[in-house]
Amino acid sequence: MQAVDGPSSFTGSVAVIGPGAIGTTIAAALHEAGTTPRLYGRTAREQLTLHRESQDIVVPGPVITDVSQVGQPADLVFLATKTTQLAAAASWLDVVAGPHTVVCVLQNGIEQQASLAGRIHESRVVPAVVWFPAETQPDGTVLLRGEARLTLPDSPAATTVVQALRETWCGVETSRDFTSVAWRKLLQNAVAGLMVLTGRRAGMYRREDIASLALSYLQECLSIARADGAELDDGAPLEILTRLQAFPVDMGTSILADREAGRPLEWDTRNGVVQRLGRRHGIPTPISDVIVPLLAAAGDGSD
Ligand SMILES: NC(=O)C1=CN([C@@H]2O[C@H](COP(=O)(O)OP(=O)(O)OC[C@H]3O[C@@H](n4cnc5c(N)ncnc54)[C@H](OP(=O)(O)O)[C@@H]3O)[C@@H](O)[C@H]2O)C=CC1
Ligand SMILES: CC(C)(CO)C(=O)C(=O)O
Repeated sequence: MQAVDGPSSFTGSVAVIGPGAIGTTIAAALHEAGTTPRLYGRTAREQLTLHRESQDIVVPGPVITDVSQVGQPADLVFLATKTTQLAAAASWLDVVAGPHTVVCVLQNGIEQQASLAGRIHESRVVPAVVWFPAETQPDGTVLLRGEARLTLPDSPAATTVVQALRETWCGVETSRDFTSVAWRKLLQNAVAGLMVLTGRRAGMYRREDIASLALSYLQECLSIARADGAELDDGAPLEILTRLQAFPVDMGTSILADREAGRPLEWDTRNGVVQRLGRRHGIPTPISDVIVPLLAAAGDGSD
């Protein structure tokens, strides 16, 4: 990984599409450093509020909810809707992203560029691994639980994102082996999906039976990751499990927040992808074959 520092040289316009938990965090980081992004979302708000390290950061809005009110395209767009909301959010991209706009996708998964294919050229799409947890509170404000940090691929378009975030408190690093980094995060997200099936939080990984299941599932995911080109060592599953076990017991995950709120789940981008790629590579995925239909059904409703 390459840490990036030095003076900011970004002076363009920035927009956030999907100012939820992650979008609010990035908007707040940019605003505090002097670049207030335009906000495009589904729920109208006058402002966004982020609680970070016992401080409240207020980002002036409004959150615009009508696509016809978009003016000029932005130079840099952060796309932070859920992957399940991408089809609906695409109408924003059509007007907020011009022919030179860089789109940084702040979404979990490994398919960010593919998901925008035909809409934004892949050379202008910057997938980001989002390492930090952020939770929307009942009043719509957002609590950042951890240090904000992103990893981006080492690409020309990523330079724009790095420059825009350089003077903010959101750490950014680039990686020449982004595939491996993204898969490592996917393993973490895939196993976190088990919380949806129990309705419990990170404390459950301290149970021996859950730890054993989690480790077997992580090993299955690792074999698919490697078939897909990721270079992850044999110790990765245990490292990921050990980190989950060290989390505060009440630490959740965004897919659990969606389950608790009865919203559609990102089961396909976080778990289904392992099963799909397993089929493509001819590798059996017996644990995914149980977990994925259960997650899909959980995301389908409660009746
Ligand atoms: N939260 C976390 O800790 C982490 C999340 N991630 C990933 O980041 C991505 C974003 O997650 P998160 O921030 O938690 O999600 P949220 O649900 O908090 O935010 C999504 C935002 O998009 C808005 N939205 C929904 N539909 C549209 C639309 N059609 N047009 C514009 N905006 C829309 C939502 O509006 P409304 O307010 O109306 O719902 C909401 O403000 C996901 O892929 C997630 O997996 C990655 C790491 C950590
Ligand atoms: C919190 C974190 C970083 C790990 O599960 C995440 O990616 C999520 O909640 O979606």
